[in-house]
Amino acid sequence: MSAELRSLTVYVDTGRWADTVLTEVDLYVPAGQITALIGGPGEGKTMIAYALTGRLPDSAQATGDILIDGTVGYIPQEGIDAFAPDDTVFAQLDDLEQRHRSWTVTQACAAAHYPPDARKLLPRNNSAGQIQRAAVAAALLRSPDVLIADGPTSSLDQGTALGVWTSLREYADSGAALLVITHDIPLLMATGYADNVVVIEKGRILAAGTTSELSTAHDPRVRTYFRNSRPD
Ligand SMILES: Nc1ncnc2c1ncn2[C@@H]1O[C@H](COP(=O)(O)OP(=O)(O)OP(=O)(O)O)[C@@H](O)[C@H]1O
Repeated sequence: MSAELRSLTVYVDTGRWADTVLTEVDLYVPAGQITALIGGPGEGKTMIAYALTGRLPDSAQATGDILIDGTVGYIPQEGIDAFAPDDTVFAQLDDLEQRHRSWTVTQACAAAHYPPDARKLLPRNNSAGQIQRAAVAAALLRSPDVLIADGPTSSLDQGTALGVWTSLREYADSGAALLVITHDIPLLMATGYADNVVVIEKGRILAAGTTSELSTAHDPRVRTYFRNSRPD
C-alpha cells in the first residue's frame, strides 16, 4: 500500500490564467509512515493532494505517472468540503460507519477529538475547528490504505492539534500510508511524527529528508523553514 508520483508535471489553463503548477514532481508515500509535505502558500501542495486523489481540476493537463496501491482517502483543506450540506454531521458519519464497518463513529470522533455536541448540527453550523475534526473522523471511518490530509490541524489550537497528529501517527503505525500537508513545523520537530518531510517550492520538490536532516541542510532556502525550531 503506497502512493507515488513519478515525474508529474501539471499545467493549468483556466482561459484567464495559465501556468505550470507542478514540474517533474517525484514523491513516494510508503505504508506505515507519515510523509509531511511543507511549503509556502501557492507552491503546489494542494495540487499534489488533488493529483493523488483524482481531483485535478478540468483546467489541468498532467503528464507523468500517478501510482496508487490500495484505497485512497482525503481530508480536504476546508473540512466542510468532506460533507453534504443538508444532513447532520452525525447522520453522515453514521452512514460511513454502516458502509465501511471498520471504525465506529465513537472511535473515529474520539481519535479526531471531535466534540459529541457538534455532531447534531449541520456541517455549516460547526465551527471551522469542529468541521475540520469531523472531516478527520469521516476519513478514518473510511479506513483507507492511503490517506492524503491537506492541513488537517490548521484551524486547531496547539493541544488539540497534537491530539489529532497523535491519532494520525497511530493510523500510520497501523499500516496506512499518510501524506500530511502542514505548516506546523514546530510540531513536526517536537514530536518526530513525520518519518519524512518533503519541501515544495514553485511546484518543484526542493528537498526531502528527516526533520533533523532538513533543519541542518546546506541550502538556506530549506533551512529557513526550520529556523525557529530545533530537532528533538
Ligand atoms: N482549481 C484550480 N484551478 C486553477 N488553478 C489552481 C487551482 N487550485 C490551485 N491553483 C493554482 O495552482 C497553484 C498551486 O496552488 P496550491 O493550491 O497547490 O498551493 P498550496 O501550496 O496548497 O497553497 P496553500 O498553502 O495556500 O494552500 C497556485 O498558483 C494556484 O493559484
